[in-house]
Amino acid sequence: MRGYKFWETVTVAPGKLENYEAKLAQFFTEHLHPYDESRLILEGSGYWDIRGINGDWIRFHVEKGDLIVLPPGMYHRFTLDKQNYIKALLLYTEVPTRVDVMSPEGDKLEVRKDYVNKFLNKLGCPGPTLSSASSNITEESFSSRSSDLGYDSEITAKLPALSLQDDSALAIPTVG
Ligand SMILES: CSCCC(=O)/C(O)=C/O
Repeated sequence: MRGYKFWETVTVAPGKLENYEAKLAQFFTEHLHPYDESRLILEGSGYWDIRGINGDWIRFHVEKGDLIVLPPGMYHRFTLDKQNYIKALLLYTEVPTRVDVMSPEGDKLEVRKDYVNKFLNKLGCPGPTLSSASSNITEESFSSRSSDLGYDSEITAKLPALSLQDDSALAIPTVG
C-alpha cells in the first residue's frame, strides 16, 4: 500500500508550455526525487530511463494503461517518443513540492543513501553512485517538443486533486 493522497494530471505535448524546451531538457537530465515518482499513463507514450546494474541506461517505453513507480532516491530521466505526446496521472503520498535533484548532487541526500543501501548494495552494484556511468542511449533531440503541465478537471478520482490552474506548481525547483 502506498497511500496516495493527491493527484494531478500532466500533459507533455507540442506547443503548449512556456519554457517547454527547458522543462523537457530538465526531465531528460538525470535526476531523482525525495519521493516516489508514480505515473499512470492516460494517453500517448514516452520513455523513462533508469540505470541498470552496470550503470548503463535501461529504457522503458510506456503507453496508455502503464503505471510506473520509481522509489525515492532512484536516478532516472524522462523524454517523449516520436508521438511527442503523453498525458499522465501523477500520484503523491504527500502534498507535492516538486523537487528535482540532479546527478550527482542527489548523492548527498539521505534518500539517495537509503536507496543505495536498500537496493543497489544488495544487488552488488559498484559504488554508492552510478551517476558517472556511461550511457548506451544516444540523447534524443528536444527540438519540436513542448509540454503543457496543468490541472485537468475532466479526470475524476477519489483523491483530492491539486488546484494547479497554471504551471507554477510545476516550476520544478532544482538542486545541483
Ligand atoms: C509524463 S510525467 C512528466 C515527467 C515527470 O514528471 C518527471 O518527473 C520525469 O522525471
